[in-house]
Amino acid sequence: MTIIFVGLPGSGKTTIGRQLARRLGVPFVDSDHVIEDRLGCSIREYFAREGEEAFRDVEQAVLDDLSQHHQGVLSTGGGSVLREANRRHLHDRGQVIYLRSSPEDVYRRLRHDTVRPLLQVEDPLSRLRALYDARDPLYRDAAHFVIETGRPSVSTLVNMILMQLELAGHLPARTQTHSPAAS
Ligand SMILES: Nc1ncnc2c1ncn2[C@@H]1O[C@H](COP(=O)(O)OP(=O)(O)O)[C@@H](O)[C@H]1O
Ligand SMILES: O=C(O)C1=C[C@@H](OP(=O)(O)O)[C@@H](O)[C@H](O)C1
Ligand SMILES: [Mg+2]
Repeated sequence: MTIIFVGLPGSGKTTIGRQLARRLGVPFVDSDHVIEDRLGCSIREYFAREGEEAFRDVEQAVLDDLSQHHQGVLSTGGGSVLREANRRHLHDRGQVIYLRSSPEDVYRRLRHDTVRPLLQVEDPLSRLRALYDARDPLYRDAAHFVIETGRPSVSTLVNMILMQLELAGHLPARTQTHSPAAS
């Protein structure tokens, strides 16, 4: 079983993925963390030095590897769906959940962010709107489920996702979910 999160930067992939893995008692991995380990530097530094295409090549190799070998929860970076091969690999190898967030919600969460290279621009909200328009169809193409984020808290969203997966028969019957207080 591999549950994979896709969505805009700031949609909550890393935060929700980690909590869902904890509730399910399964391993969690974030492809951006694996990429940074492999590069030996931050994604921001690598973007600045080598450019976006070089980053996408590393990202594609890491996603190919993790989508085949990781069992548990996999959170991806916001651009994971840009390449057709990535969308196909993610869709065919896991249950893909698109965390849909509006550009405005994401802007509210990330307005003080200094880590995400694509948002280090004069007008990050316009950039997020453009990213949303270009990527929303790609996230939907890769996904099996769409979860609306926005008002609900992270723990509410995790509960909604557990219910969706259970209803769709993607949680083993014996899976014991741990309550947040107990984990
Ligand atoms: N549903 C939510 N409600 C409030 N804050 C959230 C929610 N989801 C994520 N956040 C916050 O938004 C920020 C970005 O979340 P993160 O998990 O890093 O997003 P992503 O990995 O998709 O870029 C974090 O500070 C996180 O705590
Ligand atoms: O949207 C993007 O293209 C990117 C999103 C980032 O991940 P998050 O979505 O976790 O911020 C990271 O992979 C890189 O900065 C590129
Ligand atoms: Mg992330």
